[in-house]
Amino acid sequence: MRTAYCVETVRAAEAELMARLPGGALMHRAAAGLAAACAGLLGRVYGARVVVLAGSGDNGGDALYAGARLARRGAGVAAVLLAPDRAHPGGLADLLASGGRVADDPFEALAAADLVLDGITGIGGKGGLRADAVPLARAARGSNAVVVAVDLPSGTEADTGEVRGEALRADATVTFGAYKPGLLVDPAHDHAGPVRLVPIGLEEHLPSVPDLEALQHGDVARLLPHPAAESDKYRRGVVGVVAGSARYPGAAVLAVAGALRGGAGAVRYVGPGADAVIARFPESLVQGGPPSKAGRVQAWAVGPGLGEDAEGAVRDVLASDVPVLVDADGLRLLDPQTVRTRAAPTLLTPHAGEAAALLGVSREEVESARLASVRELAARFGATVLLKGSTTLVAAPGDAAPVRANPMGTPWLATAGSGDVLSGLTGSLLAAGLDARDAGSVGAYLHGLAARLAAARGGTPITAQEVADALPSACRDVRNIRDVVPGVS
Ligand SMILES: NC(=O)C1=CN([C@@H]2O[C@H](COP(=O)(O)OP(=O)(O)OC[C@H]3O[C@@H](n4cnc5c(N)ncnc54)[C@H](OP(=O)(O)O)[C@@H]3O)[C@@H](O)[C@H]2O)[C@@H](O)CC1
Ligand SMILES: Nc1ncnc2c1ncn2[C@@H]1O[C@H](COP(=O)(O)OP(=O)(O)O)[C@@H](O)[C@H]1O
Ligand SMILES: [K+]
Repeated sequence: MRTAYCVETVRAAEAELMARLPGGALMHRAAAGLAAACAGLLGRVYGARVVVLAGSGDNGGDALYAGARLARRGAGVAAVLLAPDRAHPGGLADLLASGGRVADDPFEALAAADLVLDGITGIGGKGGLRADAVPLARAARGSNAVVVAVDLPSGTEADTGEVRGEALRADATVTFGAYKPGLLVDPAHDHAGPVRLVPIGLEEHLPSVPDLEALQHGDVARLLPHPAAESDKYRRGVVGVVAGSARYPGAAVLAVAGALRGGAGAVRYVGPGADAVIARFPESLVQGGPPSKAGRVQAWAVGPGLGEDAEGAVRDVLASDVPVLVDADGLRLLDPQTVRTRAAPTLLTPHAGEAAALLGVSREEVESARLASVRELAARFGATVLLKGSTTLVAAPGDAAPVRANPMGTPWLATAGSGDVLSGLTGSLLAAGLDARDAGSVGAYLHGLAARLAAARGGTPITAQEVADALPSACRDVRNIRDVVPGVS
């Protein structure tokens, strides 16, 4: 599990650790890791041209000390000081003593740089970049240099991933002691590039429950349902899918395609798309009539492509005593009070536009503040919420469990119908017994991985159906299974 901690928590852990260490020890650890990462990116340090953008806080200090280390290895290092009279004194002195200098012309230095260290602001930054920092950040981005953000890209909000104004766009980020939530959540995540974590000894002073977390392959492999020796299709769980309409029959097929790959023992489709479903997937069970008369299921997925006239079906499903996933049209048709008072778990899966409608705000507000939006929705509906989009987030109601950020997305998923596949898949995981937060985050992970695999295979834009078809490869990938039958030699 990748874990991330808010600034307040990081600062508390830092204070505990600093009390036991000589002054400056943490900054030296951070700078050593940063310089090593830069050396790796440069390949050859000797003769490289490095520019350090240094604000007046400790973030600038880290960057200046790292610049000094690179200067001692033969790099030509020039510092651009945003507040010359308040630059970190120790860091600046070390840089100058190591052969570095203060740039005469910042823009000339940036234009010729091989590598730029962004030490303008770290966890102490507030709001987007200030006016004096903006042209420097733009010049860094406009050069051919590799731009490395120190701790986080300057101008991004460490705790939320929001960017209020302008922020630096980095090619890579080197962060210290712990990931900050913003590094895993767009739009900040998108500004960070690949993130490397440098341990500085903070780990044992951090609480066991993080503020945000992200699954990794091993976590997904552990959470994925696996049939036991005594399993039968009912014990593995039956997922009911209520999707599609005369107008959108494809949504039924795509939701069932996802559901067949989620680990439930059987998929029961209920709705007007039965003929299309059975033609494509003869292994599914299909039924007309209302969901309440369709026979026992262990979870429902309701909503994709339902159209306008399916309020009764949504009400019927929400009246059941099993976990329910509500997506797409189902989100428009649901009664909020019914969701709030359900005894069984509910998982809502809106995209930003649907989330905006549920919250009564604009889509832009949701997209710029994803973390706050998903938490607010979970609190208002007393339900688990999976907010789809560039960073998919899953929040359970209450504060006990950290929000999960999906690290496995790809913009290739922005294709019609891919959300229907996710609904079916995640509903199936619910039916197989995963709790709503696990089902949502495992579903999003496999869905994103399947899309990446499909896109890599084809090298062309992918379709929702190809995402569904790649789900078995995604499951094999997380379980690290090669094409060998266990027990057969
Ligand atoms: N905690 C840890 O465990 C460790 C922390 N370490 C490091 O310390 C960093 C935190 O340092 P920090 O607290 O000194 O704050 P920092 O990020 O340098 O920002 C403050 C400066 O930014 C300025 N400024 C503010 N907003 C701005 C804006 N929008 N646009 C432009 N400027 C803006 C603000 O200006 P002022 O308001 O004072 O005028 C002030 O000068 C942390 O990220 C990590 O790198 C490591 O060394 C080791 C372990
Ligand atoms: N820019 C993006 N980057 C990554 N994933 C995206 C992006 N845009 C959309 N997605 C993903 O694509 C899927 C689209 O689902 P949805 O919005 O319900 O579309 P549809 O209704 O067409 O199926 C979701 O899994 C969402 O997270
Ligand atoms: K920075």
